[in-house]
Amino acid sequence: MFSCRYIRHLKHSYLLLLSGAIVSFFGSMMNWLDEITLPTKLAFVEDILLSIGLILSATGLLLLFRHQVVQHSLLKKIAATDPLTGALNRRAFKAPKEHKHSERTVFALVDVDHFKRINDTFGHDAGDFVLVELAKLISSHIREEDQFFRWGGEEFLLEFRQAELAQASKRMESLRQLVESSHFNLNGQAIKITVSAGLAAVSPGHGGLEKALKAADEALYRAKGNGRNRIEMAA
Ligand SMILES: Nc1nc2c(ncn2[C@@H]2O[C@H](COP(=O)(O)OP(=O)(O)OP(=O)(O)O)[C@@H](O)[C@H]2O)c(=O)[nH]1
Repeated sequence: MFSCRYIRHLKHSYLLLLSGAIVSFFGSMMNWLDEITLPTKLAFVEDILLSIGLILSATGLLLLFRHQVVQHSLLKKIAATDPLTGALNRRAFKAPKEHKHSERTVFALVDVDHFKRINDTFGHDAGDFVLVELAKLISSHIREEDQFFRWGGEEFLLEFRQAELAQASKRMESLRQLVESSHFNLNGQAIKITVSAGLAAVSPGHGGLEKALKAADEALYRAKGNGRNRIEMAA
């Protein structure tokens, strides 16, 4: 629907540009004829035609420019979004200017437990459905300033901003309990899942971000090893 509207608007701007050029052309022709023949009493028509041509062309150019801006921001949004869940993707996390990670940030790597079993039991489409529903559930229960990314496969990254490790772990624990107590209804069938999470705070200094991500990954590994459906914090 958006693309139809976009193409229609694009057509309008090219039409305006074309008609502006045609009207200006006739205005210039009349001007030129005036100069090689005797001046007519229609000199004001030339001026009107030239002015209309200019207005049409300028409007066409403005519309064209506006459409380029809209298209650019749409492409940027598509590039930063995971197509399945609609969550931000890894590219968005890495985008240097648009995504600023402050030093009071805690990362939580969240992974669905035994997700392979969901696929094997209910089918791959059901697995996709669960990922979509889980992304909706988590993103609707985080603060506006926090960020939620699909990190890959059945793994997500939560970024708790302006938070200490203790606060973030409380929030993550609530989310874990929320997932545990929810069920996703697919064609009358209730699918239940649990998640494990590993948390780490970004510490000041060079490489803080990478270190925190690695520590969160190690903590997640421990959460899996310690029985799943639990959260662990970086040592
Ligand atoms: N439906 C679906 N499955 C996916 C997607 N991405 C990854 N998977 C599946 O997720 C499963 C991950 O399996 P494993 O890495 O063994 O992990 P797991 O079964 O969740 O087990 P643990 O993480 O150890 O609790 C694999 O079967 C992948 O095929 C996806 O986008 N959709």
